[in-house]
Amino acid sequence: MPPTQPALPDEASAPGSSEGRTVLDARDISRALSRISHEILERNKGSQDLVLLGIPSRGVHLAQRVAAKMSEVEGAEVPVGSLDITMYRDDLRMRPARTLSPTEIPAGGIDDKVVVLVDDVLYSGRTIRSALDALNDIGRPRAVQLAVLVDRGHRELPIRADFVGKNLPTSTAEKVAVRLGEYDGEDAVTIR
Ligand SMILES: O=P(O)(O)OC[C@H]1O[C@H](OP(=O)(O)OP(=O)(O)O)[C@H](O)[C@@H]1O
Ligand SMILES: O=c1cc[nH]c(=O)[nH]1
Repeated sequence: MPPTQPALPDEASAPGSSEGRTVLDARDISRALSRISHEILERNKGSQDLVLLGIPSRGVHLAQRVAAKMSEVEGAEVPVGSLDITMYRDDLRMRPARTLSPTEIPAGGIDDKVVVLVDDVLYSGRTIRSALDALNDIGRPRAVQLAVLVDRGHRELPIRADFVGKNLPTSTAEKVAVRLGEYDGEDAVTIR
């Protein structure tokens, strides 16, 4: 792991605000999701047997956007659902009170499918570890891949993303916030 460092000056595309500096705006996010969609299709030679599962909350909206872009390219619907990882977290004992989100697995399930997990930020990797445990209770995919809008580094587990919208060098003191129109009223990635 390289030494931590603050985001590079040219990462900032807007002045700071109470939400922090904007590092991706709506068009950047759209372009990154388009690229990820194409990369997923290229890696998997099309959309057959693909299932996209977003991790609530924002990962679900990102998965829906990626699925829509893939459907435009392929001319076929790509199944998309959501995977709640709450009860699989490794810090449940420390913070037992949690709000659950729905897990919705598309018709056809995940057995023998290629499941692409979709999340907004990849940081320690603990959310994705939880997601792998959650999947294990649902079925046995042929393969599991990971797409994230932002990889900010600082992994604590041997987990990496297959598809990354933006690698964002950060210090551990910083916080990356992804905002999406469906959930937050606007699209932006900020760092503060
Ligand atoms: O790699 P990790 O260290 O697990 O961090 C990444 C996770 O952190 C955030 O979720 P958070 O638990 O903050 O909840 P949120 O989705 O409601 O923001 C983010 O949405 C990722 O799911
Ligand atoms: O900076 C961070 C770290 C974890 N999860 C986030 O959404 N942002």
